[in-house]
Amino acid sequence: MEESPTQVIKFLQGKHFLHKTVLPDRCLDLFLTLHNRFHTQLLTLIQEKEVMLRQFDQGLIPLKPPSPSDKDAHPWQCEPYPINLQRRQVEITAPPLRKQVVNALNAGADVFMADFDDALSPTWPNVLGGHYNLIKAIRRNLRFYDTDKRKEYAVMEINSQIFIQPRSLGREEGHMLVEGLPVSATLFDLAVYAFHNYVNLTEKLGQNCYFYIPKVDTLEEANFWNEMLSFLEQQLKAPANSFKITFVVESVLALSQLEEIVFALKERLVGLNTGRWNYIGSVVKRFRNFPSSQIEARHSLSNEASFLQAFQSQILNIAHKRGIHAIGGTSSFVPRENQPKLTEYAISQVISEKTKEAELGFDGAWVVHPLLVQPVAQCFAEIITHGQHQKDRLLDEFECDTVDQLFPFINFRAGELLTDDFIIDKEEVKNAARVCLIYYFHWLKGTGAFSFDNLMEVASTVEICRAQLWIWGNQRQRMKEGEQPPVNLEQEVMNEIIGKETGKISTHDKLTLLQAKNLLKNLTRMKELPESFLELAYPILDKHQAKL
Ligand SMILES: CC(=O)SCCNC(=O)CCNC(=O)[C@H](O)C(C)(C)COP(=O)(O)OP(=O)(O)OC[C@H]1O[C@@H](n2cnc3c(N)ncnc32)[C@H](O)[C@@H]1OP(=O)(O)O
Ligand SMILES: O=CC(=O)O
Repeated sequence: MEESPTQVIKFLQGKHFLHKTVLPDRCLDLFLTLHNRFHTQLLTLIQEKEVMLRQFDQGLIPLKPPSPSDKDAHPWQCEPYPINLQRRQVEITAPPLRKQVVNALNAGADVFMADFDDALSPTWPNVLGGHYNLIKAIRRNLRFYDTDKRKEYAVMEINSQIFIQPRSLGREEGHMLVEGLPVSATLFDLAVYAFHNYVNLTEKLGQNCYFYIPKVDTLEEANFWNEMLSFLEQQLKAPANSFKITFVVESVLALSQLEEIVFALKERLVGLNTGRWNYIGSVVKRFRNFPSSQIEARHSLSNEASFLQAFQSQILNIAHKRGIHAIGGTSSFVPRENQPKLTEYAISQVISEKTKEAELGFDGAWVVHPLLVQPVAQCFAEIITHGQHQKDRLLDEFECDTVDQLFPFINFRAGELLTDDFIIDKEEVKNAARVCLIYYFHWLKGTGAFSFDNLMEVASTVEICRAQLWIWGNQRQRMKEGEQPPVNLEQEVMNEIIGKETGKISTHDKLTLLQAKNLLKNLTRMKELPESFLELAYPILDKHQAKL
């Protein structure tokens, strides 16, 4: 007799009250089918990628700019795609929390993207709750009353196209175990979302399962996503290639293979997105072995930096050449309800950035707050006066034929940075430490996106700070404070800064603050830079409630 999923699958925290709705047996059956088909292949893929990243970091794999392959002898385009995805001028993103889902769907954006990857702290209630909120919202019966706000929240109509960003390959869902081991978070998100929503999306909303694909480094990973989605379509008896994807370009390596990746995904690809924050993080991580990191600290880095301009233009050109949308990235300036001055400032910053993107030729952009939807819609409407996009535009003047043009701060031939007199300002080190500490504190308490100093903080923005702190500390970066002579940023000095910044955070929850401090200290003093903060952070997130 076959084992039922309830016999094979164990839950670390026992049965949550949302299990019945979110994880009925038929959904777990679908998950197990995917798990059995892909889990081992996924583990191998991740191991191979780790080896490849190590080799790249040792300078054993040469980097190249994205270049059309010989397939271009027969010019090709991505498949035409649904009419309802032609207009994507404003896309609002939010973690799939109850209030955000309602507000995002009611914000008037062309697309709502629910982000399970960078914006959600993956506690078990958050993950189950996130799927539950989407199930209810897509059925147009997500409603509740907020007693503090004295406000009724309800999704009545859906005029936005719905995407989710599942968790990236390599992430585990540690609350659900098969044969005693954590399952893949990607497979979990794909199976649960498609199982519950495919029929309603297609039959009631005229949409389909649409996914944003995050943090892919290699062509092999892109192919793997394609295989998983094809298999899922077969299981649900959905037409082949009807599950559409937008690929977030956010890694140095993916950028260099972007033509090949787009070709591999061409039957289901409907856009490329500029994952600028993760891309900066990837640049910081991948070039860390150069003598010092000359890339400016995250808080001083502007979108005008030439390597970011080159990044944007590559995405725009490749997308448009292949007939798909180019979607601009996220400005992290965030309005504050009830703070008109800050809001005015944030909106003006976002408008200035999005106007430049629209003028360059982008077809739309992400926004991170409902108050940004109308201003950004206007930026694009002023430029795109005919039709819904501007896919016919290319940027001839921004062709990059060499890696020096993509990464102008590195002298690839000599294997060094162009200058080595970069001295980090102590204020930047303090800023980076403060952002990490506050983020880890909130994340450990279950919040994965928040506004701090008028900026949105999510995993991707904070990862830049974390990686830069590691580099500065481990390469004994010279640090200056005012007019004093520079000192080497030794680990002891780093720890002292982390300690002082922790002391400035006022909270009654001393235990979580201590956890956040220790997490940052451990992350910055590891001999090898961890690829993601999750390597140390996820094992300590809400696992103490185990009741197997
Ligand atoms: C680089 C990247 O990875 S970007 C992609 C992932 N990032 C995200 O998804 C982050 C999206 N943004 C957010 O989560 C939020 O804007 C935050 C956390 C940064 C700030 O939110 P808040 O502190 O609640 O802002 P504020 O107090 O101004 O919110 C006002 C109202 O707007 C709502 N709101 C704010 N941002 C969003 C959003 N993105 N989607 C839906 N509703 C939102 C709030 O829920 C609040 O609703 P209410 O008035 O009904 O209570
Ligand atoms: O995921 C988006 C980014 O900017 O990073």
